[in-house]
Amino acid sequence: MRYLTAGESHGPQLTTIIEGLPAGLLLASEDINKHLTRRQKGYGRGRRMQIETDQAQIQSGIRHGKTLGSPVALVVENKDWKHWTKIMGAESLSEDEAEEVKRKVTRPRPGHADLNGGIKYGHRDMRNVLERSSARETTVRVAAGAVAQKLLEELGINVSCHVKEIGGVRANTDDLHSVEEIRRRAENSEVRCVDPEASEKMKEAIDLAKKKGDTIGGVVEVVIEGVPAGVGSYVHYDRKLDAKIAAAIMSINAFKGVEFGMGFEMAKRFGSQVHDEIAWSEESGYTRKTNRLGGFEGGMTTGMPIVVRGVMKPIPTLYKPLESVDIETKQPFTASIERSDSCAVPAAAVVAEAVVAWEVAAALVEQFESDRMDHFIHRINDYRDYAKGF
Ligand SMILES: Cc1cc2nc3c(=O)[nH]c(=O)nc-3n(C[C@H](O)[C@H](O)[C@H](O)COP(=O)(O)O)c2cc1C
Ligand SMILES: C=C(O[C@@H]1CC(C(=O)O)=C[C@@H](OP(=O)(O)O)[C@H]1O)C(=O)O
Repeated sequence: MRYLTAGESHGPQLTTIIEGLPAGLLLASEDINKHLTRRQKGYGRGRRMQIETDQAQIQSGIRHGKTLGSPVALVVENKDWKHWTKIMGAESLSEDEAEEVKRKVTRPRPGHADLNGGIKYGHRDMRNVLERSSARETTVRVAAGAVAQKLLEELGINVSCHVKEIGGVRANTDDLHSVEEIRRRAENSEVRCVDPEASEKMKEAIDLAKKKGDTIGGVVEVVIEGVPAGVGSYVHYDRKLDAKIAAAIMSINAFKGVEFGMGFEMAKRFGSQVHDEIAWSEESGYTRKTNRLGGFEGGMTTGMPIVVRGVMKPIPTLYKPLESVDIETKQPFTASIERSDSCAVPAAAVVAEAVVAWEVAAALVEQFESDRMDHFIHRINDYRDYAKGF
């Protein structure tokens, strides 16, 4: 299974094409739109989110509510496009017209793709870089992830996300017991945090950063329950599922680190305090007494919940601007700002959920390959029985 995305931040629309989905998966627009709405929420976002109401239009691959086995194309309109039709138009302009309408960017923003992308592609108008490097693209990644989540649901696999930390405020998650509970509690918080006390403190931290003309980042966690043991592989570097998930998290704009289970804390512990002891019972088959490794050994799932976290750096566009250089004059300047998020960690958690769900669904489709959803479900259930008695 694979997907591509296309679209600029202020262009007419974003598109994703998903290929390799089994036929017969029940899929309605609402299954996708509910996740698009979740991504738009979150304390700390800027004015752009008040303009957009993200909704997926199903363009192909689905008929009467079921996938056909052919490519699924999904489109999300940019409502902001109407303010940018001339600036972002595809037709060529005369030089005079171009000067007038292009909103040329010659001042690269520190922390963005502007300067490196300009150098790489030879774009002296760095709008040609920022339009595609913008996290607006994560809208359709969430759409693709929503389709993956629908497939996982059919297999009894549940995915959730929550915000673990914002601006140094950490959530207490000691009393979390299930994906269901994470979902319920995180959805009730404006910062997608399961700890109500920490939620309030996170909001205060966002307010303070905003007041100072600054931004803050944080840590998000994705938890997936119900994946059988042995998904992924140890035989080759590019078949390790934990590595694919890590790459997917790192591919989200502004993400700078990934950890599984106990994560970087492992560096401080003895092996006896890190590895998870193995147990077996008639009812559950093989389990682990703890889940400190976060559901992976040897690039394969252990059957325990997958627990992965990613760290998001503070948003680079600051109202208290940083210094940069104008590429035309080579003179220093401090950037001027129109609008930006001050914290997008709650939104990014939904993106992380989507990209991890995608990797798990793609690994299952690869391993239990079938063109039909009913056969696919049978194969996985047979495998579950086999693994239990192994
Ligand atoms: C959901 C989301 C919203 C974002 N919103 C903004 C924003 O409003 N302003 C901004 O400067 N960066 C924003 N970013 C971060 C930039 O897109 C990102 O830092 C930039 O593309 C450079 O990529 P890198 O940080 O991965 O190196 C956002 C990221 C995410 C995931
Ligand atoms: C549009 C989204 O996020 C955008 C991501 C983004 C960036 O630089 O990454 C910059 C801002 O865009 P704009 O300059 O148009 O306000 C955010 O609003 C979105 O999440 O849907």
